[in-house]
Amino acid sequence: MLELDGLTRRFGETLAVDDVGFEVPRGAMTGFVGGNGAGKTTTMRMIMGVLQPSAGTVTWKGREVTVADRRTFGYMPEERGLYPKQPILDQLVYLGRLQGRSPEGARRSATELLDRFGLGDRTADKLESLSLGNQQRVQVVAAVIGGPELLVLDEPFSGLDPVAVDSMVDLLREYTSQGVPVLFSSHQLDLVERLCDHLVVLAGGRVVANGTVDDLRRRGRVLHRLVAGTDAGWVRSLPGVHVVDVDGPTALLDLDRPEVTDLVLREAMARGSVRELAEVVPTLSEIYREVTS
Ligand SMILES: Nc1ncnc2c1ncn2[C@@H]1O[C@H](COP(=O)(O)OP(=O)(O)OP(=O)(O)O)[C@@H](O)[C@H]1O
Repeated sequence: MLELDGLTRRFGETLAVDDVGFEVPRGAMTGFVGGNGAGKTTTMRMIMGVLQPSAGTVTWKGREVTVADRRTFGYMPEERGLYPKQPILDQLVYLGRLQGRSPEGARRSATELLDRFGLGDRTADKLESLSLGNQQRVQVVAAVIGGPELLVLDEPFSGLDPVAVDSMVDLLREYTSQGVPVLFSSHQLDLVERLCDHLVVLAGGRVVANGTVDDLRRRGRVLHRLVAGTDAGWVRSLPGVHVVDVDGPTALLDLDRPEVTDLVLREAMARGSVRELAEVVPTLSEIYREVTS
C-alpha cells in the first residue's frame, strides 16, 4: 500500500499541494480527480520523487519510500516520457532493462503488449509517426514494461478512443487483480465512476473527498422520484417533503427522513395509482460538483 501523509508543495507563493493525505490500497484502482490546477500532477510527481515535497511523507509498504522502491513503480508522466524520434520497440526494451528486465524478457513483454494494443506491426516505427492515441498506448506500455509493483498514471485515458479505453481498462484490471495498487488521474468522471474502487477528490491543493465511490454517493444528497398517476402538485403540502421539481405526474423530492417515503406512498395511493417511487442516487459528477464548489 502507498500512503501519503501531510504532503505539501509550494512554488514560491503558490501552495500547489496542501497537507494531502490518502492511501492507495493494494489491488484497487484509485481515481484521482480535481479541476485544472488542483494539484494532481504535483502530487504524483512527489510520489515518484521527480519533485521534492516542501513537507510530508510518502510511505510504501509501511516505510518511507526509497529510490530503489521507486524503480519498481510504473509511471506515466503528464509530459509523457518517450523520445518521439526513436523506434518504439527499442525504447521499450531499453526502459524494461533499466527496470531490471533481461533483454529477451523486455523484448517479449514489449512485443506482447504492443500486439495487444494493435501496434504489433509498428514496433520499428518512430513514436512520432503514430497518431496521438497510439502514442498514448505506447506510453502506457512504457509504464508497465518493468512489471511494476505500483502504477501511477497521469491522465492515461485522455485522447483515447473507446476501444483503446477498453484495452487500457482490461490491462489495468490485470494489474489490480495481481494486487498492484493503481493511482490514475482523470477528468473523465464517467470513466472514473465505472472503473474505480476508490476515489480521491482534490480542490485547491487539498483533499475534499476520499472514499469508495459508494461511500461518497451515500454521503451525497439522495433524492426520491415519484411518478404518480395524475398531477403530483399535492406533494408540496406534505410535511417533511421539500419539492425540488414537479412536472405533471413526476416529482423530484428531498425527504427529511427515510420514514417520509411511507407518507408519500400512502398519500399517492390514496389519490390514485403510483407508477414509481424510487431513490435517485447522485452521480459522481453531481457529488464532484458538490464537494468542489
Ligand atoms: N513547476 C511549477 N512551478 C510553479 N508552479 C507550478 C509548477 N507546477 C505546478 N505549479 C502550480 O501548482 C498548481 C497545481 O498544478 P498541477 O499541475 O499539480 O495541477 P493538476 O491538478 O495536475 O492540473 P491539470 O488537471 O490542469 O493537469 C497550479 O497552480 C500550477 O500552476
